[in-house]
Amino acid sequence: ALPAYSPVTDARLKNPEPGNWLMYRGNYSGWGYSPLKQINTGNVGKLTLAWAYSSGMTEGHQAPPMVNNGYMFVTTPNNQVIAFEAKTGKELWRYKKTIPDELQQLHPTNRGVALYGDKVFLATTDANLVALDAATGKELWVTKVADWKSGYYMTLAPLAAKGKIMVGSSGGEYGVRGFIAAFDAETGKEAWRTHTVAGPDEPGGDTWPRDDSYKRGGGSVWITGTYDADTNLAFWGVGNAGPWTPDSRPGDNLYANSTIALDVDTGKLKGYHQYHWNDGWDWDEVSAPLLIDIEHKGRKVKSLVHAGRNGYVWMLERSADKVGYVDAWPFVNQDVFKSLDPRTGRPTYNEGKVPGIGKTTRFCPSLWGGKDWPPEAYNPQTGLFYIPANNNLCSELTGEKASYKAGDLYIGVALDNILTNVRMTPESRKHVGEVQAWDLKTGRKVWTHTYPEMNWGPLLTTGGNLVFGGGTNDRMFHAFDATTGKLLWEYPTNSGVTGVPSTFEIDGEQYVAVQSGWGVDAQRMQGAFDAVLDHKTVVPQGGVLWVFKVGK
Ligand SMILES: O=C(O)c1cc(C(=O)O)c2c(n1)C(=O)C(=O)c1cc(C(=O)O)[nH]c1-2
Ligand SMILES: [Ca+2]
Repeated sequence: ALPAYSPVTDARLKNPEPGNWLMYRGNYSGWGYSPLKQINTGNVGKLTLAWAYSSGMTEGHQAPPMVNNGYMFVTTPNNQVIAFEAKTGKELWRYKKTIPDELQQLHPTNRGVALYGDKVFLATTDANLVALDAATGKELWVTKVADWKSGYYMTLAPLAAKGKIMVGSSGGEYGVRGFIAAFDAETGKEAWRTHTVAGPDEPGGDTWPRDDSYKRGGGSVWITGTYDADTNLAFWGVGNAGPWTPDSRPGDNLYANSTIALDVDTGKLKGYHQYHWNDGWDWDEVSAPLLIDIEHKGRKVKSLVHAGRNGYVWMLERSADKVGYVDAWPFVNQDVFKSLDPRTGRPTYNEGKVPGIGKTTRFCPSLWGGKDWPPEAYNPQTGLFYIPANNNLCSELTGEKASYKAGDLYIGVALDNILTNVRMTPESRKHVGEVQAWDLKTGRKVWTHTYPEMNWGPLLTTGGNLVFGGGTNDRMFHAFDATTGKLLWEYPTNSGVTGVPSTFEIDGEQYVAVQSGWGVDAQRMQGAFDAVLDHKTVVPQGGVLWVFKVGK
């Protein structure tokens, strides 16, 4: 039988027990790392099924199974949370928030719950934040975060710290004005809200035209932030500015395509770094940077590391009141940046590579970037930083004038064009998807595993010297040697794996868990590929949660 539910405290979140998976990436630093090593390079080949569960949903299953002392929580598309006894797979409860029928879900997915106290928190596609009782699934409160009728929707797992539940909103393709907001975990009352698009009277406001553009400027936030408890700063990645055509909003457009550092008590902006200015490629830089304290090229750095959708690895430096630039280098073929300012990291752009209204522009990487949302991972034992990348791929976009109507797409590129945007290079016909391992001390790549087509696989790395990840259109879930990149094990699941994997331990046994369920932009990229390559790849739909352990 299950023990009574153990409340998730700040102390536990700061220092998570190895046997549990209490948040989106396992720790506040965003590593996607577990020190567990019972499953290791020696026995991973014997990994077998412990139990599986069919979610009853189609579309993109992306959330990690979160585990707290025997209880497991997972979300699926359509705003559903399911709780299990993690050892047996017995369903404890199921919650589904009903959303209005008229709500078009552009990205019908959910990236997981936050656990805090005795509650479970869900951000919904109708832009509400919901608190549930962890033991029973009972709805405790629902707070409206933003108006879905104006294009706001939420897909991210919330971030919990110091009595607050923090979320951002999607809608970069609907003319929203992005923000991060914090809510009291007990009551659901809003504590603060900080816009990611600077207003006219705010610092950075002069990087937008002197009209209403900032009100529809995008800067959505749809991936969970990371957190430094020492400085009480949360680090968030901010998405693309809108509409996509950059000449419709001349200026740098702060804080789109940036990392911002916010004080968790007040929401005050304490620092930022904009990866690229006046974005025209839909390169949302929403993945929060990983907190890694490391020696880089002979210098000790309290770093923030981010594998950009813009195709560069960025190393920044964090302190209590500043985010500074350290170093950057490309991890995929990138033809847009001509050079980076060695002091600030600010890129200059190649002529002919900047999209605009009435222009057709070809650029690499594609609009999905060198890496879209699937998270990177960092293993402190190997010292390696792992990136799920898409290399060699390019896009061709034709810009047009966008007109704003609340709740409608506001992109400035025709939908047809987006669905057929992919341009294959000779290299991309050989391979696109990669899992890369980088030595952050030197900035050198240590190994690469290649896949024929795309990689949409979030990564998990462990003390057993392993890297796990799916992401391929052949339904496989893979395990690699974390040091060498050798493929050690793979398993054919029901569908394509775009779920964030997690690992945990119960009664002395280690498990690895992941959801399989292809959809959202992995499927759209496949469609764009198929259109160009003149073939049709069928990846079956339907979500299944897979839980593995080493067989006896
Ligand atoms: O600008 C936005 O608000 C926004 C939101 C989302 C989302 O919430 O999933 C995606 C994107 N943009 C996006 O550009 C993108 O490539 C993307 C891929 C996916 C996915 O789930 O596979 N979501 C999103
Ligand atoms: Ca976007």
